[in-house]
Amino acid sequence: MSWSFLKRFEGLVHPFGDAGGESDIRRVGALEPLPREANRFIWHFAAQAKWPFVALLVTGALTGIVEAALYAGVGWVVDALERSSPQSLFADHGLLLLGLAVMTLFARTAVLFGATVLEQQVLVPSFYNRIRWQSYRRLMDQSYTFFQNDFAGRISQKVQQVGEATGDFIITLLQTFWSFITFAVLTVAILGAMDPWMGAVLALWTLGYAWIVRELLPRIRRTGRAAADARSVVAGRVVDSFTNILSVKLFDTERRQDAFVRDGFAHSLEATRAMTRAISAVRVAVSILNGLMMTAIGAIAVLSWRAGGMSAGDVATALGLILRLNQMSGWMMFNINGLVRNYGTIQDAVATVSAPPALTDARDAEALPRAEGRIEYRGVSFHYGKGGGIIDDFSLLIRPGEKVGLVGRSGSGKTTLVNLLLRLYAVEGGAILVDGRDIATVTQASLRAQIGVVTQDTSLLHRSIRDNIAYGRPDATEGEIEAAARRANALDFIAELRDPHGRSGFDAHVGERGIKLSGGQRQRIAIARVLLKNAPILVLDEATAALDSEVEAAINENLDAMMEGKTVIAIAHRLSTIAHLERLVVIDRGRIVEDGAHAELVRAGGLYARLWARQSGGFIASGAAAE
Ligand SMILES: Nc1ncnc2c1ncn2[C@@H]1O[C@H](COP(=O)(O)OP(=O)(O)OP(=O)(O)O)[C@@H](O)[C@H]1O
Repeated sequence: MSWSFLKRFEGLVHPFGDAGGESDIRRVGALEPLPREANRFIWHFAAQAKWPFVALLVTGALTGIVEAALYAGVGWVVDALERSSPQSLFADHGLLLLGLAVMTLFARTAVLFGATVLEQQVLVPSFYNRIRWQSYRRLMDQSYTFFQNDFAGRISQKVQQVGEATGDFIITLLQTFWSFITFAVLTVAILGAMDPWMGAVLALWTLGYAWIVRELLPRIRRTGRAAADARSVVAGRVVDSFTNILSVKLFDTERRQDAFVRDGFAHSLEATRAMTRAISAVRVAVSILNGLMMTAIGAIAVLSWRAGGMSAGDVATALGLILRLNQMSGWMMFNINGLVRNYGTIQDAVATVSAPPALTDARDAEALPRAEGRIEYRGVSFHYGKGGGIIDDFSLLIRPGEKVGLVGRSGSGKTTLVNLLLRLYAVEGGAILVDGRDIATVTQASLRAQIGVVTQDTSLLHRSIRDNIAYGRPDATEGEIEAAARRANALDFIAELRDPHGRSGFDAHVGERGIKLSGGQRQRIAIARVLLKNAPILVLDEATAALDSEVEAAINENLDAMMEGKTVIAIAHRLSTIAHLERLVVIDRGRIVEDGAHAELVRAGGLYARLWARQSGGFIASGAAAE
């Protein structure tokens, strides 16, 4: 029998919740943050698959009813057997027996089938995927700072956890929990009708059960939440060790790193143990409670039979129901454990997944049209959220088409200034204007579309060379991609690339963060990418630092061509690479200390002249490098 017909049910819940496709994702922009409170977070997603969940509620109730009916059926059969002779059984009770057979065979199977398909086909893969995808999408709206302040591994773990925890929570609640409640209510009703004392025992049992849920379960929730958090800390540390493996190896810090990770594992272990202790306490309490309940009901049933109040069939029904109740209630505690643990995981994850992005587009932000390239820093202050320092009241005007070199000691704030222009951080005072428009009033995407950036350490995505070059312009043709690679002097080495899966040339994958390429090769890919993007403003932050002089000389011509007609901000410690630019702005502690052309600054004998002298071997010459 082919089970492929089950596929029909798989598309009932959309696994992403958006139309998808690159253009759609780009157009949507930043999304509303997800609810920060666990209940509202759960509801937010439950509402996205309302009908399957309503159906689950129905199958959950039917499961409970069928369960109870089966035990009632046992009683009817016992009574029928007792009251009939073998010869007259079918004549007397044939219809009843047939009805029970039909119920057992068809109704029960149909309900079970419906519940299973709802859970396994309609909900689990699609719904979980949808939560994870939507959480990931929200996280991608977070600022650069957000990712600098956290571990990538920890965040990714939250995305995985929150999908599973939310899905499991809702399904357990609507299916397992709900069918148990239906069953328990029917049990109380059936037994209460047989003998009020049995009803009273079950009422007491319910109170005891409620007490355990109220008193003992919160401990599982608290400890469960701490355990989930400790687990994601471990994941963060483990991923951090793996991604920084080179530093770890080079500095022989393996032991220390081990200790750091081990400490994370130990902490997680402690947190998990606290949770498992709470679980044991609950299990023992339930076991004692159920023991008391079963003994009492059993005794009442036997005594009542002796007194003629109950038939043998009633006793069979009562014993069957309470045995099942015992079994189910243990299973239920297990599920409530899961339920509260999942709830704790959701509470823990929403703090990350639903955090509102710190840096968002203004509500009425417009797209910045293709820029002329006029850049103005107007009294900009920025201290990375600290009290002061880094950049204070910084003003600089760069005219369209001007090529400016930023010079300054390490840590003087050069990269910070260009990151502010890119709005990776929001200024804390003053404003930055592009073409006279405050960059805080335009969309981040349209701003960044106007700026091509090459940095010293470009990390590439683990995709093909082609995808990496076309990243800034997905609609580029094969010819354009190749031309950009040629101009970046990258064609030769690309032709020789081959990855472990046998893909070569432009199809070769580059390893995580481009780790399988040399620094210079990565930089050439980054240059090709920016050439292809062809943005009117260029930021070159140590753009050729990783290249040897030969390659640098070979692509300099192309770089000059690339700069043609564009506004350029170039940063380089090797002053010879930027000395020829028409304007050099010298920065010290976030302030401009000199501003002029190379020859002028060398003549002035200030900070630039000193830096230049040191690099050119003590010989203060004007113009030598400016050719
Ligand atoms: N994410 C951050 N959080 C807090 N402080 C930071 C952060 N990034 C940089 N800084 C601080 O800001 C100052 C300026 O750093 P920046 O990277 O802008 O300097 P730079 O001039 O580009 O240096 P280099 O030439 O070494 O690249 C430094 O003192 C640095 O410690």
